[in-house]
Amino acid sequence: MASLAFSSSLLPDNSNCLVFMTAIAVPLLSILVLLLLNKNKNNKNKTKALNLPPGPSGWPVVGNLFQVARASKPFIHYVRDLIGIYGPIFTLRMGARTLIIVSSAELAHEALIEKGQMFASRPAENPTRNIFSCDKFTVNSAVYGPEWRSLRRNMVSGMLSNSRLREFRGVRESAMERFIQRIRNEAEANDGAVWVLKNARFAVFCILLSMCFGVDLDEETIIKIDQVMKRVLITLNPRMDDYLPLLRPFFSKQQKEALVVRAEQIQTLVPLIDMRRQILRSPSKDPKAVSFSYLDSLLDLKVDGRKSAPDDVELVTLCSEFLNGGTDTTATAIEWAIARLIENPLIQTKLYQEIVSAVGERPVDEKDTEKMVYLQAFVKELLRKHPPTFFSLTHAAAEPGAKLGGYDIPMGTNLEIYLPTISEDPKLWSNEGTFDPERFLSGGESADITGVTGIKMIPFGCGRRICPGLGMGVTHITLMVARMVQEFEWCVHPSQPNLEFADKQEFTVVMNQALLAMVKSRQ
Ligand code: HEM
Repeated sequence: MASLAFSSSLLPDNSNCLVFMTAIAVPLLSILVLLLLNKNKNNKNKTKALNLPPGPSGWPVVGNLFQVARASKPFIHYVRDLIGIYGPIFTLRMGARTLIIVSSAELAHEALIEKGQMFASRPAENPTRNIFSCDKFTVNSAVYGPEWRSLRRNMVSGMLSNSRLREFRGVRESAMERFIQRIRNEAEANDGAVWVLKNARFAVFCILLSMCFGVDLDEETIIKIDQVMKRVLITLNPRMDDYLPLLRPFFSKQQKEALVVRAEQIQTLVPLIDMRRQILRSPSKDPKAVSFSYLDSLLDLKVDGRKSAPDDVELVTLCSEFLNGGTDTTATAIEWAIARLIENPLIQTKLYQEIVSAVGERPVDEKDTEKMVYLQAFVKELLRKHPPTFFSLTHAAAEPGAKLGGYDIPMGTNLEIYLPTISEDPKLWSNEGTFDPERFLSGGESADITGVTGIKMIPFGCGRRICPGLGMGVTHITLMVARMVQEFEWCVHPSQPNLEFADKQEFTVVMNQALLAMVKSRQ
């Protein structure tokens, strides 16, 4: 899906949609509609018996594509309108794809917990995504089965378990030092002004690179790798032919470009894999290299149902998944966090006081943050009010005959869980629209972020496919917020006097206007 960088489905980005629709697609599609009316009639007969959730009526063949393209608002906002009309479960037909969108805690619970096994799979990928995922050989895209289980088990025990996470404390601490220094340098060069998302993104990317490849890289190389990874994400954005495969011949140029980007990704990451292999052969070669990396766990990995360990191209894919999963999601949360601190100086002061009374002058570390109740409440409220992605990754029924909310969910349809309506449901939350960390403090509200004891907010999804990076994501967000507040006072920049909390969909749901903040050093 478009919302999470590495995801498997195809949620649209309407701006591309609209340009394409008006320029080429309308005349072309009119012909196709006529040609395919007959075929569609047959399909309709086949699906007549199905009791699908309600939804806007669409055209033959293209379904609701025109409505979505002409909605003149981002898909994440258009969906909210449709929820108002059709309720917590509805159907959208996007050409050849059928999307079923679920937006309430009850239905999310039914899909992901009660019928967790039934809806634990992923739908088919488009050809571009198949290239980048090595035919669904990643944790996030694999269909529910032995291959997924092997890959996921390895990612969790190999890298994301609490004990592994602790081993990388040193990496995070030195990354935090560099992060703070970068902010200081940028502020000094720009009269105190700092771009928040860009800096947070870079800091997280550095940590993940080090955890992933276990090699020490200079800044220039990191920037180059980051640029390639961004090009990959852009290439994975859904295209019109993903919904209307008949249009594929018109997209051969884009398909060739995708292959070029894939080759570039392989050329960029394979040298890092080779570097790590050399370090493992003779550890004294790079004294700065960490003792363990995610890549190490993949090199000889036995995957159920496969005869051999992943080859280099598959390693590139699996490592890219690791980098993509945790970078934009975490950095997005940091941008919203700083915006909320600028908007609420009192919250910022409370955070600062908690840090100072816990650690005094020395840099706050992640062990300290575990005891900081106000900081924990702030991070939880942040993820409630600003889930970094509005949709979980796309789920799909693993078997025929699946039902949800009493409706049929045929195999092959995309089951999308819309997250913000859950964490802002007035039936579940008091003053749901207000940003207020205090709600989680003693005697106030509570929420299990994993969804195990009940669903009220699930920014990491829940059930079998819950984000395996939950612990790492929360650790990174908490530590970064703590360090940023300890070192600097964050204030409004004169060019953005009226901080707006409008959002837009990029790889994640970021601030509509990228946040430029003023910092004052506290030292
Ligand atoms: C704030 C940070 C993060 C957020 C908000 C987030 C959110 C999510 C969400 C909503 C899902 C979809 C769950 C579902 O399909 O129901 C997911 C899946 C996933 N995430 Fe994260 N994530 C974050 C950090 C990370 C990190 C740090 C990593 C790894 C380095 C990671 C790796 C993954 C993977 C591999 C999956 C697919 C799981 C599967 O299909 O079994 N994420 N994440």
